[in-house]
Amino acid sequence: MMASPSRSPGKRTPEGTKQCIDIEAQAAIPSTSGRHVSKLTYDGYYDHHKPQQPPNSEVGMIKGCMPVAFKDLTYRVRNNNNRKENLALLLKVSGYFRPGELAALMGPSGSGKTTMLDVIAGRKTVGTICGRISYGGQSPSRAFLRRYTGYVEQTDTLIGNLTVFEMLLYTADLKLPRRMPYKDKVRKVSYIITQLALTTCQHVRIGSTVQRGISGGQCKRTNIGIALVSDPKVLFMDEPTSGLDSFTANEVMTVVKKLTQMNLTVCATIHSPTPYCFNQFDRLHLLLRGQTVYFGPNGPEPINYLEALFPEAPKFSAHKSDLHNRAEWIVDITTRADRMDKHTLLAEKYASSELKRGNMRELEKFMTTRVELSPEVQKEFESNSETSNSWWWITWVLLQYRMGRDIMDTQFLGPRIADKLVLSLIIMSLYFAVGANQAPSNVNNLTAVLFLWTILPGYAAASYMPTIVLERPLFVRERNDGLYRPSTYLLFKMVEEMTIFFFLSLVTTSIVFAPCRLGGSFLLFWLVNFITTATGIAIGYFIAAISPNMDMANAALPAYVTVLLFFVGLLLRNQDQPVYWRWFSNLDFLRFAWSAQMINQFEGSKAMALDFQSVLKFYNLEGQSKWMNLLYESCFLVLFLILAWAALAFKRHISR
Ligand SMILES: Nc1ncnc2c1ncn2[C@@H]1O[C@H](COP(=O)(O)OP(=O)(O)OP(=O)(O)O)[C@@H](O)[C@H]1O
Repeated sequence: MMASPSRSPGKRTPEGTKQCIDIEAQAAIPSTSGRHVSKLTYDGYYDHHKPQQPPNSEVGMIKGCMPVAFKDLTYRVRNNNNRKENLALLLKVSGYFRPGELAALMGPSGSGKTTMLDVIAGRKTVGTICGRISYGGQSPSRAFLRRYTGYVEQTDTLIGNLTVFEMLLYTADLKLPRRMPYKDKVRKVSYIITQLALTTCQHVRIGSTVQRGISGGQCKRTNIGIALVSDPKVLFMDEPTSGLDSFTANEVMTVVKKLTQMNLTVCATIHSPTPYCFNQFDRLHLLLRGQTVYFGPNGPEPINYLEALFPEAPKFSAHKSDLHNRAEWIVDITTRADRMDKHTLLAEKYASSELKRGNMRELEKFMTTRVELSPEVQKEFESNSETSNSWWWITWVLLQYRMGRDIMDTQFLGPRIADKLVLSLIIMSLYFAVGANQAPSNVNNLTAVLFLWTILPGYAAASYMPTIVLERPLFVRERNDGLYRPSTYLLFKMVEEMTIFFFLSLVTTSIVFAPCRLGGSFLLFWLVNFITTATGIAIGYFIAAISPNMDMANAALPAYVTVLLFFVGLLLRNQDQPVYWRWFSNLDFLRFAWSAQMINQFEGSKAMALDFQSVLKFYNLEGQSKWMNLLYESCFLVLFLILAWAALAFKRHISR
């Protein structure tokens, strides 16, 4: 049976994944809660013997259990090296993850571990998925997967200027229903912090590569905490210990193991675990070139199974006394088999084994029995909403936490404020009282100062691009987690930048307008500057969102703005431009900005000695309205906001 989660079979999803999945209903699984509790001891990090209870059932971390089963999963994707060919990265993979168990996806590098995790977690954005996936007895919607599964990425995606506590509370505010009382969210976050042993660093800033904050292990545990905030039923982790030293890796796995005591279903990909880390896993799914070569309990079983398959290979027992650990031996032996092109043989051996037959009987039970779910969870199965909360609440939360911190951060404010202040001071001193001089020879200076003042926001837009490029992994993760939509993210970014610029522009336009003795309406002078900057920011966001990296964005923006300068009407008057180029000046928002400033400056000058109207006539601006020019310019703001939104929503630089 093939169907897509809450979508028509074979239909292309907005993310571009042509799916033929049946994420299907399945069985009430006997809980294995507490099964491993007494086994756990790890240098006194935690008392594992008594699983800590949630503060109360309302804010508790785990309310139910959610077994996950998958049958004959095949995942095909277009080959990057030969676009005409489709590659099967997973081939008829079957298995299950039980609540209260820690399952490992293991295999040599490139065997398809992350692919399998992504397919089951519903995080694939390209390719075709066939087979059946079942979550607790029902076919989950995307909304369900976002709300009730947690996914801990391999790389940490945190907000450096928030503390650990703030980072978790920020996620809780975005992801948990708005109606949930604030104090309950705080209690939930405090509970998670205790569970993850983050109490000592909860009020420490997370930091960045430039400004050191919490340690790598604490970052990893904060990431796990983020995944836990929404009461996930299932937790997926992609190499949770990669990049950590063995002590920190053990510390992280201790925490992860503890989560299974609360009936959470946990599945992690692992590469080279320490013996301690590997021993924490209850179940092992061994992959080789996208095929299952072993699925069963962890412990002596996989060793015995592989030793029986390769009687000629060095026995694991022979290594007991040296540093060889079980995981290493398993990966060693499967990698060797792979190098000898025995992967198909290994997969066939497993496919015809008694072990597989037993697994399939168990799997069928998972596939056919339905788990009782609360009405709230049930509703999520049917919903297709991308986020848990409304856009205005999400924008408010983003502003509260992120803008609240950004405006206190000199590294954030510096590039936004310093250049504009310095340039306005230079312009003021250079063109001081220029407007008071009515000599015809001064017209050039006046048009020049207005031109300069108009084009600067175009170049200044460069300082707004890095945030989009550098924040991309965070944006992708938070969007995948269902924290916000691209439109809400864009709204937050614009409100944040424009709020800062609102106050800044009042200062900078005041520095220039009065001292330079410019004429016309100050309101229009300021408004044009404000709208031009807003349009520049929207263009910056658009270019940043379509550029794969900062280098591309840095090259594209100045090139585009420079082209716009040619068509403003000062360097080459509009009426003097070649006919075949004239259309372009209608697409140049800086032309309308400069026209508005020119009309504002010269239109009321009839009484003056110099006939300034002739200046407007000279530049083909006679009879035009400054407000209409401002309106035309504003249309470009709307256009570039739509383009920036489309680029954020649809341009995927990180496909998976
Ligand atoms: N579009 C594609 N075209 C060609 N090969 C691809 C494509 N997408 C993924 N692959 C390959 O599929 C394999 C499986 O990738 P995956 O990331 O799942 O492996 P993995 O087992 O998690 O590896 P690692 O342990 O190194 O992270 C890799 O060899 C990868 O290069």
